[in-house]
Amino acid sequence: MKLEKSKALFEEAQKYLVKGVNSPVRYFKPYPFFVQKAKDCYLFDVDGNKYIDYCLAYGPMVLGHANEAIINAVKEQLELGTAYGCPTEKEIILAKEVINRVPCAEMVRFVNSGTEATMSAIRLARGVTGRKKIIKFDGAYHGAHDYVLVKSGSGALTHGTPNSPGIPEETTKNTILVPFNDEEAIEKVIKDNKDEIACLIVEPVMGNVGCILPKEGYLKFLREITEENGIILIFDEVITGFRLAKGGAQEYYGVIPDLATLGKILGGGFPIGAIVGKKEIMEQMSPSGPIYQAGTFNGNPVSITAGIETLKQLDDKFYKETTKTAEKLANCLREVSERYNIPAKVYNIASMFQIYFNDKEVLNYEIAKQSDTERFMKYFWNLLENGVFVPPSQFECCFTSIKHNDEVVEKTMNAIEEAFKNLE
Ligand SMILES: Cc1ncc(COP(=O)(O)O)c(C=O)c1O
Ligand SMILES: N[C@H](C=O)CCC(=O)O
Repeated sequence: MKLEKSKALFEEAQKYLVKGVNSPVRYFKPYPFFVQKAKDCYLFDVDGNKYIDYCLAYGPMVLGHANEAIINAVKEQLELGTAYGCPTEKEIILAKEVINRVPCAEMVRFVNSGTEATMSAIRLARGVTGRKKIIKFDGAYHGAHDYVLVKSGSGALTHGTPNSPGIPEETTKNTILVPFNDEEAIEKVIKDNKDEIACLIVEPVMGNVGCILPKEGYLKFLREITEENGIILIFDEVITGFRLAKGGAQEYYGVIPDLATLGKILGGGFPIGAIVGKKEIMEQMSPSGPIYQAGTFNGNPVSITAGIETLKQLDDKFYKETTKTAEKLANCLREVSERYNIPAKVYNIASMFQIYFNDKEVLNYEIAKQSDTERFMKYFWNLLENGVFVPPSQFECCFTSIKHNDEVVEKTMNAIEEAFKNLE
């Protein structure tokens, strides 16, 4: 395939930007294509190639790229100013929308990214409980801050640095790691650290080590054991929020955490994050309480505007259609991998799906890591050559949007067939 201009831009970019990119997941060998524009479910690169996009900027673009209502609302907002350092009515509108949808949300603090949201939620939990330790799952990714970059998923795992150097062991010695979907491991950790654990943070569906679903009853178990032990339960819904259902994974699974973190979809393609939760906990945050949280761009009017326009469009049809599309593609992957006799496991839920080149059921990070990552990258390139872009890692997740219609799905299924023809 023709990627000459991308290659030249990558060579140029490397002189000024670390490995030519601004987030590690965007780099893949030998070099990534450079994007010129995006519309609906398509990405267009500088070399004139058009791709059906299942990366969707790692999740936010569920309405497709350049959604007209969002663009129009944002244009209007741009004329009115882009940052005030003062409160606005739109923040109330979006907060109310979030509270109406997300079961645990009684109050909201808007921030600028998922990373900031989880960092602040953990600080809040520590401040409220007066305890230091936190529980995190192996392979979970909660952003790029120091408390959680241990046995981390996403780009950290893809690039072979799940434990980042530069983080003092004093910082992470209070981060206790446990395997996902394992009740006994949690019971043991809580017993061994009685009255010392501030919070347990979990991605209800693990979307940064592929797509790992919780076993039936597992999230309910986490709710019960944390409640019994005075541990704050944080659902990191940066991926699952507004995706699994209007109220996210907590609505889908009927398990209500104390706090949740949101991002991605909430900003409609603009930077955002949010911490939401029970009033009595949230009010411990500054300035009503002593636990400090702040940001020049918190509640930025442009992101807030895009968020309001996005949530308006997430109706029942949206959930039905995006789920149906992910299901169709997952079934296609199951059928094709079986027909070509390639060991694989495929998982899907709502608008998320992923194939693992692995013959075992993928229940946790250790099993996910045993997947054939070389074969995954062959599959990735074969798809790309056939006009389909999925995230370039076994340890990311694919997403569907409302713009992936039947015709697009048909084209994707043909590309999958072609990709498997040349996969050993
Ligand atoms: C579950 C989860 N939490 C937190 C983050 C961090 O969000 P951000 O990249 O917006 O900082 C991400 C993604 O990056 C995520 O997938
Ligand atoms: N997997 C990450 C988020 O979900 C990818 C985003 C990034 O790190 O750039």
